[in-house]
Amino acid sequence: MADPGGPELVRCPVCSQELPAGRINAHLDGCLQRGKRMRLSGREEEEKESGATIAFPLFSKPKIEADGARPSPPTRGRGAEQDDSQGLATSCPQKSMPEKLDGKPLADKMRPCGLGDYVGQSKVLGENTLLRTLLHAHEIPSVILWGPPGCGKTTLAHIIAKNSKKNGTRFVTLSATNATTNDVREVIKQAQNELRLFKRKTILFVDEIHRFNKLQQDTFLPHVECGTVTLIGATTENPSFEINSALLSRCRVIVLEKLSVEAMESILMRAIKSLGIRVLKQDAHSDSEDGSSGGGSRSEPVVYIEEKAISTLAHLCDGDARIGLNGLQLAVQARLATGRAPAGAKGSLGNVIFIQEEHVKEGLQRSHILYDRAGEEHYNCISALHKSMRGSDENASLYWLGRMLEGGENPLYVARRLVRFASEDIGLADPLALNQAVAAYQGCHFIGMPECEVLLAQCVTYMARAPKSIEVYQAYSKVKECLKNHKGPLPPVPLHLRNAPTKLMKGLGYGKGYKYNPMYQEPVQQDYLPNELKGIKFF
Ligand SMILES: Nc1ncnc2c1ncn2[C@@H]1O[C@H](COP(=O)(O)OP(=O)(O)OP(=O)(O)O)[C@@H](O)[C@H]1O
Ligand SMILES: [Zn+2]
Repeated sequence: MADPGGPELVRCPVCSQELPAGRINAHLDGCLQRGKRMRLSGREEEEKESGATIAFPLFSKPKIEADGARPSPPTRGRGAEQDDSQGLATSCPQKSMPEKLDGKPLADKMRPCGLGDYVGQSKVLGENTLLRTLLHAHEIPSVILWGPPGCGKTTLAHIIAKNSKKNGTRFVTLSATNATTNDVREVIKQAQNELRLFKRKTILFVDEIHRFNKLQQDTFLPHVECGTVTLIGATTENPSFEINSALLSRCRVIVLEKLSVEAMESILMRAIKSLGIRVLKQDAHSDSEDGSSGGGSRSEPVVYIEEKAISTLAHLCDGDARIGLNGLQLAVQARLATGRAPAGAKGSLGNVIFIQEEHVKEGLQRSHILYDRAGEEHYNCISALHKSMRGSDENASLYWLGRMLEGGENPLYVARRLVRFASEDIGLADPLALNQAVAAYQGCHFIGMPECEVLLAQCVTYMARAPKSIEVYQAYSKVKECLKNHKGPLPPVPLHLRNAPTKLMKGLGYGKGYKYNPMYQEPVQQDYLPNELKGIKFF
């Protein structure tokens, strides 16, 4: 967000004092506390996207707009760090590199403000796509953004909101992980007031919308329908399973894809440039010509990053830009702390720092156990977990669970596997295992990470300790085999086993000769399989 001219002055909506944009939020907090104004629980401020409001002047919070007789003045972020984001996105030569890396995570500072810097997702945002057309027309329908972590859902929501600035639209953020039904009601109430009194529309961004329960989803349903709020929901889970169908039918689902390696490289390059890091080409041992403006003052180190390191990072972060950018940040910070090259190394001065592939890997490992959620590792680890439980090794089972969860695996993915395991490997040896697994799945669904980790740990331990039986699993496999190998048309259902709800069917002999078991004292002699299969055994 380039800011032409001097510091922007904004008016406090509470006391009408004019202040530099950077200070408005700190001021407002004090001002509002004194006045005890209508204030949402403040939860949205703690949500994962703590920097959500940073680079976007229009992202005023509901508490601010509660006062506004006019469209709220632009408000900026909440902390001193917000200046970083402003500076960083436009490259900030007067700041030293450690200063640029300080404060908020690099991923937040690099959040694109406009479509220009938004990388990838061309299927939904390319020329002539619906979303692009609507953006041009400043007409935003309610949408659900569905995509893997770190692919740009939140960012896109912000861009959409920014785009609606022209109509003075408000943008309110809730995170379904911690917002209550009351928070939702509050937002709706304010939206209704704004619409009635000032003709201002409200965009409500709900992060992780699949975490909202039915009641919460129902709360905003009618208001989405009548247009009081435009809903932008973000979810990593398949909306058809996780979102109430009435709500789903009122929203367009936009599917975002995991970022490609190329897309990741360009996101990383943008960060590298804005940090003033120079790229060291593979072949030539000289810095690239891509215009990075390295270290400012003489005492400041000049930082180089190998091309190879960038591509490794782009490969390892599994399409998650947050992991990629924060991995880069850690690598740079670690090298700044320890990595001054000895004078003369690679023909350089002592004040030069090289970031190589191994440093990047270290950086990633620290922020994120190397774990590829979609590829090899994902399947290897779940398989190791399954086999350890099957082998009743509780230690190993718990270890593999930890590897996955700490690596960022979706807890519901693990929980689904446990449900399957409870039946496939434990079965009737302990039918309660299935209850345990389904309960664990539900629990994970309600509370999400990190709280749900202990549920999974409990369930995994239960599964490992439980007696095992594959009796049912095997029997059912035989049934499938039997059906698959059957030659010719499948035998008809014996007439006596058919239900005869109509006269016609009765006339056709349906149900004829059927012996209703409760009517008999003795065990009933009766065939339940087609004649052709008489005597077949699956158990
Ligand atoms: N398509 C993109 N183009 C440029 N930068 C991106 C893109 N996607 C993500 N980023 C970067 O990654 C950071 C995290 O992205 P964002 O918060 O939008 O992901 P998300 O899909 O909402 O993830 P989550 O599901 O984990 O909340 C952003 O702050 C931004 O710096
Ligand atoms: Zn004030």
